[in-house]
Amino acid sequence: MSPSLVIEDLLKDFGPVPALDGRMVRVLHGISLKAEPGNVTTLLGANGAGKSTTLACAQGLVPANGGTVRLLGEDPYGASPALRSRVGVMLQDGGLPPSMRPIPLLRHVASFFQRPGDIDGLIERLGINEFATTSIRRLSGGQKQRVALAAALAGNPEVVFLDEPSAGLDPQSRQVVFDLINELRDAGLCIVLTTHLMEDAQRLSDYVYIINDGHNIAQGTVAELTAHAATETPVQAVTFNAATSLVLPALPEHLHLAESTPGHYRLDGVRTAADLAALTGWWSREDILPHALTMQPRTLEDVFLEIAEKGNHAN
Ligand SMILES: Nc1ncnc2c1ncn2[C@@H]1O[C@H](COP(=O)(O)OP(=O)(O)OP(=O)(O)O)[C@@H](O)[C@H]1O
Repeated sequence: MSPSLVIEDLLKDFGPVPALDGRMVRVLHGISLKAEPGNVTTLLGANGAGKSTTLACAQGLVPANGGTVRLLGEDPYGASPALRSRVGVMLQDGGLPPSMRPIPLLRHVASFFQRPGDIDGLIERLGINEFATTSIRRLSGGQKQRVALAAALAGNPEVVFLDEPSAGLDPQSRQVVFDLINELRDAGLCIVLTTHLMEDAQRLSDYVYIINDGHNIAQGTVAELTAHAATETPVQAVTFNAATSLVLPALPEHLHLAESTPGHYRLDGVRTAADLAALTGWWSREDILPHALTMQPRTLEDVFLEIAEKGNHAN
């Protein structure tokens, strides 16, 4: 199946910026990505990384300054209404008319489409009945998010862009939104979302692009990104009791042993199978049994922080 969205070497400039003597400022420096139908593709990055700008170009809201964007085979900037009707967009700030009430708004949005989605189903599913008589202006952040998501889906889109879909949601609503996103994916929609929340990215994504300062810095499935050699799996600090002033064996340099209180030891930096082999041999000779030794699978957060740290050292 061909990708619904293909972005290649995307450049985006903003400006002129008065604080920079009227110069333009480049915020996307060659972003490339693909998003397939039946997949959740996530743009993950810190605040200001360029996620929303990438989405704005992908949706055709702003023109690119270089590179190419193809959404369902067309350039989305200035695209035909036919293309727009196949795409749903949930913006970060909602973009909803403040004086309307949620249900008339959703019915109104659905009326623009030839093949609208199941509005009643979405209202029920997203608990919008609970605040049906409140105008958009007075809704809480999480309630607005739910209406914005329903509005994005009102036209039964093939591609849906979700900018920070779980922002402001309580745990229950978050679960409802996650379940809905999973169902839409299973129904074959191409879902492109942005988040700076590692946990959301880890739970939802089929494929993740990590973006930093307008550059692609890593990409892969969650499994690929987190499956670096098991040797990089961090192990939590190991503690054990032993005789005071234990004579330490020659441990690898990156292991740090400290006697925190007399007879109580703490070992940091255990990472590799070889570390464990060195330690267990020593423990066996000294008849030491650690209190606990826990292997932590790498999370996207570990990957992200490592990459960001490497980037900082490189600068
Ligand atoms: N209209 C604009 N004019 C000037 N600079 C802009 C404009 N829009 C965005 N930027 C800048 O572009 C950079 C990327 O912003 P963008 O909103 O794409 O980041 P983001 O990754 O979505 O961040 P967040 O997670 O905070 O939403 C930021 O430095 C931002 O200040």
